[in-house]
Amino acid sequence: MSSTAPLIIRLLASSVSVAGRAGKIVRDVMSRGELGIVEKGKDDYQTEADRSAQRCIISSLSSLYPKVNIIGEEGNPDSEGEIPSEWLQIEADKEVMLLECPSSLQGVKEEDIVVWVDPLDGTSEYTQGALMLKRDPWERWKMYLTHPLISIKWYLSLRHSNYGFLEHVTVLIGISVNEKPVAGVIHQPYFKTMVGEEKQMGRTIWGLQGVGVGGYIPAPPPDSLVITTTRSHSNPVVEKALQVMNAAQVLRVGGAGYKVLQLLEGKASIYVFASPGCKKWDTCAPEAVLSAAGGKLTDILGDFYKYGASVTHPNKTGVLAAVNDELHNYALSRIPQELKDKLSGN
Ligand SMILES: Nc1ncnc2c1ncn2[C@@H]1O[C@H](COP(=O)(O)O)[C@@H](O)[C@H]1OP(=O)(O)O
Ligand SMILES: [Mg+2]
Ligand SMILES: [Mg+2]
Ligand SMILES: [Mg+2]
Repeated sequence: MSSTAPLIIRLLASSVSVAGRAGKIVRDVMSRGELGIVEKGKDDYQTEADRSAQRCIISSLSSLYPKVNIIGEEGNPDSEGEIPSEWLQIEADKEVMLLECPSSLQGVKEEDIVVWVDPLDGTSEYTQGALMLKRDPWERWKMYLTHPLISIKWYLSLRHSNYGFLEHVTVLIGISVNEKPVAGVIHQPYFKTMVGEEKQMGRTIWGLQGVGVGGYIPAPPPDSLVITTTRSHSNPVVEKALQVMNAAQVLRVGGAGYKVLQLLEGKASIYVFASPGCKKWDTCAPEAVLSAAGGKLTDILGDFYKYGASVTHPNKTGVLAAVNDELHNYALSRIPQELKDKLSGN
């Protein structure tokens, strides 16, 4: 790796590369079929893929950037000993290495940076996707019986002919400087593309403040108002915030990363989630990529979250994101004061 490139460029290039490696781990755990689901709290689960992908990302990045503060969703993997050597990713993405660093980020030092890692965003969708991949009905039933996330009603309506919700799964690495997300990576392990005759799995989207975005084809927002929101963490307040938007369509999908991808690709124009469920690792990378593409991500009061090392992790006042300022202002103006008060605890 060229040591002459500015730190932010090197760190982003390493993050692009390690996110792809983590995505392979996510697919490998699924192929083996032993998800090792652990319940962390209400509606809050962790699998072997979340744990292993995080160890791969944090070990790799901290071996290259020892003074950068890296915070991951799944706690501190150092306590779990050495990682397999093939998980250590030290190569940086060659194309990202060629980017020109904006002057405002040229002098950034390791000590100024906090990296927020969500090794697997959309864990609900990942575990439900696992069930869909089981083609043998007896195997599927056995897995269902040990599956804490799925109701019998949902199970009976299951269609197992495609990847289902697995496309909603992303690996998120967000880079913040002085509390602000300045660069980010959204890797989608189950995105399929055909390269000639061959199927290729996974794609990596990146964004850098003052430079732009890469890894996907940007598209303008839809003509009518399409909102994207949660499919697995709804409640009456979340629903109220959707009703007031007057949308032509509401898409219910998993993961903060995937919802921001829908904004970037012109499938939706606003992302609304009036609930405290998301945390800093869910929004740091998506905010960085979205703002590099001209969009905006805040809480539902319209305030930016801060991403310094000492902030509290929950995004208590929800998420409101849009493809541009105009749509963000519109969405903000529709949220009733009563709902804002409820989330902010007034
Ligand atoms: N109540 C919650 N408990 C735990 N995580 C949540 C909750 N609500 C949202 N999240 C996190 O935010 C992401 C986006 O939420 P949603 O899909 O409901 O819109 C989820 O995939 C999950 O991240 P993760 O899957 O990494 O644990
Ligand atoms: Mg989680
Ligand atoms: Mg998440
Ligand atoms: Mg996660």
